[in-house]
Amino acid sequence: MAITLKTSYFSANSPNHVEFHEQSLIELIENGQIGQIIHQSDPDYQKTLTAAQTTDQLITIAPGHYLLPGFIDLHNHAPQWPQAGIALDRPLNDWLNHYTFPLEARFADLDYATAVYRDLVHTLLTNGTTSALYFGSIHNNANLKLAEICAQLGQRAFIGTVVMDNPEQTPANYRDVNSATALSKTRTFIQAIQNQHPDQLVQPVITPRFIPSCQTETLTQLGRLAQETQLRVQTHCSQSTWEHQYVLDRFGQTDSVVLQQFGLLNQHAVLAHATQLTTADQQLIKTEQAAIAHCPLSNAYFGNGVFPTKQLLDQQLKIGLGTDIAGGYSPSLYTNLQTAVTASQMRQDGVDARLPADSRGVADSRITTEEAFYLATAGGAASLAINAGQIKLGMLADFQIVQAAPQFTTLTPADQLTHLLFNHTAQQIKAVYVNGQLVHQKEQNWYDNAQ
Ligand SMILES: Nc1nc2[nH]cnc2c(=O)[nH]1
Repeated sequence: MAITLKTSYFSANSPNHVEFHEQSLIELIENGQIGQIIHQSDPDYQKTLTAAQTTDQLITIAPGHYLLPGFIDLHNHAPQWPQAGIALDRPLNDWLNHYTFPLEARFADLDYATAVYRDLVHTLLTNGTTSALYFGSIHNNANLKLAEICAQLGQRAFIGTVVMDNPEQTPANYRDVNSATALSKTRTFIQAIQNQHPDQLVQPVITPRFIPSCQTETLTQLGRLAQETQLRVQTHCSQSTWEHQYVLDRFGQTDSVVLQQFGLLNQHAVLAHATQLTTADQQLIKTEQAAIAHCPLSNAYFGNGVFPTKQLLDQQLKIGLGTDIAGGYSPSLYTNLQTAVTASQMRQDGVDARLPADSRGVADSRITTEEAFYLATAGGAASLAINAGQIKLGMLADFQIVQAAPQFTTLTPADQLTHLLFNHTAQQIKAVYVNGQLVHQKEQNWYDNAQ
């Protein structure tokens, strides 16, 4: 039987518009979607409330608690969870070779993978992340284990078996043998995910790690596979000075152009970082309707530049937020959306106070709290083309219920949203729903059916 939540909620319909409604009735129907939303001003409000009360299916969210859409992590390397925060002072290629690839190589051990992945998926859910786009490791068995754990714990997940076979950019003990094995491994993985998760809570993603780690033949074959299957693609794109230059030296073109030539830049693609895009790249990404996973924490360490979030949002590119575990140290999209706002302010103001104030930064770069909230919710959903990220009729019922601070009620709704998003820890996330199912609850005092 359908459940009805009685709750106040925030939901971003667009980067500039966040809706706030008090004490609305939100019906969760059996297919995991929002069946109806009745606001207090609706003539049917009292009738719907009484009906929900009499069928005993009403959950009244306790005072001081709010419903938000679940957050969508658009870029996360699951096997890197054990090294979150470690060696971020090293340059990207150094960090990959000396820390990341040796760690990922350990995921040949399924027991190790199981322990790490259980902890990661649980941690993300407790941080309000209801959907995640994951890079796995190169090992299908470990990646299938990640999929199994996401399904068991109830997280919506998009998972790629990582392809990396370029002997010049990958270590001998952690690379795919050649293009043919990389391709057959990817096909096997796709098939296994589709067989094992027919409800599509978990879906496969074609995942060339990034251009430097893939041989040209491999990029060609994965591009063909992407065209053939129309599956999602994820990769890193123009992510640092070194990486951007590497691709220019090897192909004489930028990452975006090269990805497009291989058939890997399309409306199903999610490109991580993209701090080094040229204006022409930005236009190409928009034309091809690819999405960008903005990873503000990670970019602060490896990006060699601040992503122009505001400029690209204004041009209506598809953009969401990624934690980039472990280039970013925090599993929380709260921390990442706070950092997105802070980074955008620094892009606007500039960093070297010895320069004249009006030539230090890039004008009109600051994003608002609403825009950051949009990125973590509806922006991520648009990037993945999923029917989630908003509290709206027909959307998937992926939610988080958060407790506000006591002084909260004296604030305006806009300030309440900022306060909620900027003064937050996982402690305040009391319950999480995916597909209309309760998948995490911290304690039981977030609802109060006595009311
Ligand atoms: N941040 C980050 N960037 C990458 N570029 C290629 N691989 C990686 C990775 O694992 N993390």
